[in-house]
Amino acid sequence: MQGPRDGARPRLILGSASPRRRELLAQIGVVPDETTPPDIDERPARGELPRAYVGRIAAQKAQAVEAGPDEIVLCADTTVALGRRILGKPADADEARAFLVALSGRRHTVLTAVALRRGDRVWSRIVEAQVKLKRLSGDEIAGYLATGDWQGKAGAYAIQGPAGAFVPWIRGSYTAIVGLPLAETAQMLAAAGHPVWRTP
Ligand SMILES: Cc1cn([C@H]2C[C@H](O)[C@@H](COP(=O)(O)OP(=O)(O)OP(=O)(O)O)O2)c(=O)[nH]c1=O
Repeated sequence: MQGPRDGARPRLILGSASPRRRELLAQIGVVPDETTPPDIDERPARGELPRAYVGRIAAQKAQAVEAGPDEIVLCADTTVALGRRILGKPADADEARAFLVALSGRRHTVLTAVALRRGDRVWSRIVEAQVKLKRLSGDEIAGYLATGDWQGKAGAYAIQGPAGAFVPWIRGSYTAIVGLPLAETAQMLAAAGHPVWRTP
């Protein structure tokens, strides 16, 4: 039987500057027709909680990317939540050090919100994962900061890089931690008319 999507798929615009998101999509065979990074103010509002924050930012990114009425825009936002505290991308090495000290030896939550827009229709999901960082020594933190790998990463670490050596335990979606939860994203793309799987 032929599915309704056996014709042409709508154009897909990846609204992201993140090479990780592009690579994760490529992992499931999805290659965007265009990449347009959104430009929005990512500062949390006063007292804003992490879940509300990531959901709002992903939605704003999806609205900020220009697209035709039948094009699909895919955006996401990842943040690290330590209790009610939002740890975004560190501004500099000092802030990165402070984040790593706060996360050392503790469990925290990584939240990735995905927002998909096609014309006026919007699909959104927030996917969580729990991550434990081992207790970090001063040498480990200094060594990791020297790699520069913390730059541009929520919570000042990236599980897929050298900081993988700091992570003894996770629960939940690994790809949500890296920046784009693939199971949920594939489902959302299918809902919006851009299925990952094509009938052979
Ligand atoms: C916790 C963690 C975060 N990250 C990354 C994913 C995100 O790219 C980044 C959080 O920043 P985001 O603002 O979510 O994304 P971005 O600025 O990189 O890209 P854009 O807004 O254009 O889509 O942190 C990892 O790569 N690995 C990790 O383990």
